[in-house]
Formats: sequence, structure tokens, C-alpha cells
Amino acid sequence: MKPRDIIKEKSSLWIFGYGSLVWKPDFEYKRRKIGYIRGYKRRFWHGDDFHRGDKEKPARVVTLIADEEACTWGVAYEVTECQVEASLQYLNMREVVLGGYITEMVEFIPKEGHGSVLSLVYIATPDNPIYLGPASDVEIAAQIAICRGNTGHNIEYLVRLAEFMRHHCPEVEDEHLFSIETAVLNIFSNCRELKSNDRKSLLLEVI
Ligand SMILES: N[C@@H](CCC(=O)N[C@@H](CS)C(=O)NCC(=O)O)C(=O)O
Repeated sequence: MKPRDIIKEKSSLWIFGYGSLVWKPDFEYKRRKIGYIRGYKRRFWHGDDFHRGDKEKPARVVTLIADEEACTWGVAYEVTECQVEASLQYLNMREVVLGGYITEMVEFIPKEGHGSVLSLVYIATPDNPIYLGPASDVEIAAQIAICRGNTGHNIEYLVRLAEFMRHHCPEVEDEHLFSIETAVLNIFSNCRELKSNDRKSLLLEVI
């Protein structure tokens, strides 16, 4: 079912974010809920040559990879009928045109309360020209450490996502995300003395 048909039927649309959308939605919405989707794992396997990187040095950003055993935590935003046109237009430019993501509908399960909702999600698939695919944590970290784009540094993207998970989903183990964050920290702590034990401020300080 298309987003516009859903909105006709239900009078609001839910949009699930698992990457930059968890900390930087920048579109209008009525309310948000923390929760997860099943059947996908989050991986830094997509390339980005606009927001966090450029054509010469594409950044590493997240996408979802199908995996029956996995679930991915993030935020679902409820967008009302009068907000939907502007929100989808904004997201289409940011995610589809500039980011290379496509849309799918997934079932979102909120952490609190009950009742799952069908949500729109932006996913980047391996057939995309800027898809980068798997690499070791150390290789991904090395790439993140040196990339910057029109909206900021690739490290900021990583750190804000890790902070979101630590703060809102402390019970969730996200090995891929936290191992990459540690690998980036190791790059900088090898280069200079650690001033602080706070991972976020240390990494945001270096960019
Ligand atoms: N679609 C995902 C991941 C998308 C994502 O991180 N998109 C990047 C595109 S490369 C973005 O919008 N970046 C804006 C920014 O980093 O400032 C989400 O649900 O959050």
C-alpha cells in the first residue's frame, strides 16, 4: 500500500527511522515512539557522497539488511494528514534523491504500550550505485574518521546514533554500532592523549 493510500484510510502515517532520522528528523510530526522492527539488522554498509562524505571520499552510513533473527531499534514518527505532503517531499529529497534509499513498509513495535503500526522506512539496497557493502569494523572506522559532507562529519553521524542507543535503548546490544564507535575512538586515542572518558565528547571534540 502506498503512503498516500494509508493516510487516506488511517488519517496519519508512521515513518520509522534507524539512522540520522533518530536524532535529526527535521520534518514535522505529531509524536514519536521508540521501538523496533523485526527481520532486519542495521549496518554501516551504505555510501553517502552528499551529507557526510563526497564523491572522492564517500561516507559510511547505515542501511537495513534482511535477517530473520535480527531486530533494529529506532524511532517511529506519526505524521498527520496536513503534515504528510511537506514531510514526504522533504524526505524524498534527503533520503531518495540525495541518499539513494528506497521506501518499504514494515511493522513497527513500540517499546512502551502495545499495538504495532505499519511504518514507512527508507532502505538502501545492494544494487544501488553508492552502496559500499560489508567491511571490517576497523576499515569502516577508518573511513568514518576521514569523511565530511554538506551536513557535517561522518563521526558526528556515528556518535549521535550511538548516543541515541545508549540513552533510549540501554538494554539493547548493538555490537556492530558500538564496535565501530570503539574502533574510531581507538584511531584518535592512538593519535593523542585521551582527555576525557566520555566517548561522545571525545569524538565530537576531534571533528
Ligand atoms: N533512512 C535511514 C538512514 C538514513 C540516513 O541516515 N540518511 C542519511 C542520508 S545519507 C541522511 O539523511 N543524512 C542526513 C545527515 O546525516 O545530516 C533512517 O531511517 O534514518
